[in-house]
Amino acid sequence: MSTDAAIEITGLGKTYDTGHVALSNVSLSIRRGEIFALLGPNGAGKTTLIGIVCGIVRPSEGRVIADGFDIRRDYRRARATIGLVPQELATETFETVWAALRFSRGLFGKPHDPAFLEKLLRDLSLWDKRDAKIMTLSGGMKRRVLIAKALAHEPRILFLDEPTAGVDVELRRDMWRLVAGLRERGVTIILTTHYIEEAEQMADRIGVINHGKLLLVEDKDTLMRKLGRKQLTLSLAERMDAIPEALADLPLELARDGEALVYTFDSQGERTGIASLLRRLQEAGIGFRDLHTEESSLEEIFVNLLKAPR
Ligand SMILES: Nc1ncnc2c1ncn2[C@@H]1O[C@H](COP(=O)(O)OP(=O)(O)OP(=O)(O)O)[C@@H](O)[C@H]1O
Repeated sequence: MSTDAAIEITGLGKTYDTGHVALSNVSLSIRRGEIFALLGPNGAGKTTLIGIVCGIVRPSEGRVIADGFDIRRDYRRARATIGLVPQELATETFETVWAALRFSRGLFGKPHDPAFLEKLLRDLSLWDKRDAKIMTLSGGMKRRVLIAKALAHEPRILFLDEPTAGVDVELRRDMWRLVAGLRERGVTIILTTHYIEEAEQMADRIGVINHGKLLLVEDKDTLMRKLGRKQLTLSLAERMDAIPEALADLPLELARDGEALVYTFDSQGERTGIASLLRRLQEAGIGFRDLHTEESSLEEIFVNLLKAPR
């Protein structure tokens, strides 16, 4: 095992009792201190994967090492390094916020540390609610409690399962601030999402999962560059019914009912071909009123990947 891996997953598979194969031969190495986004549509297997790493779901095959500890053979030590912010809210409890945090911390054998818990609660704007019973809190506040609970034992690895689904803007902002702070302290963060925007903004690396298979793992920037295409849209001075023969060899498409020409080019290519495109348009007597370029987003990349045959 490489020493810089926070989590090393090898040949992981999960077949539920129903016979449903939720994960199939997943191998993945999460680097220490990175923010890794696991991107996939509903039912892709993200929660199952997290469940296995956190000891909630039993794998059918494969191995997981968390912070150097095998999650099956050395479960308690492995689990103590991990914080999990789950998707589901199991927070209908009479406990106070403070007691819940204290308990979560103690559960992993960490000594009580009021100063640390106070800081955590303040960071999550929960300090005023410390003596409130969790069940009396609003949905957003309960969500904050879940995050605080996950962090109460100072884990070195944090899982966020769909962290911003149904979350208001303020909490999202607080959460990303917190995540940035954790990352600065060297905490490894793994988040699952089907919001591409989230992965695009936050992650260092992205893994795409679908039908229980890991389709790719790539540095975010490399992924965007490798698969990214740019498009140049030219608004035509005069409507066009078809692309003239003289330009048939170019990657051009007619758009907006013949009022625009769209030229697709490789954004990482040394030569975009735009200069020669413009020259040839001029030679063909085609005028345009306006032009703009657009970079394909991770969203399009993602959609195209999922369209690929299984
Ligand atoms: N306990 C279970 N028994 C049988 N099938 C299950 C069980 N838990 C999950 N599944 C199935 O396994 C597949 C993967 O589910 P999982 O929750 O891991 O997906 P996900 O990527 O987290 O999706 P979502 O974004 O909707 O949470 C789904 O088809 C789901 O129906």
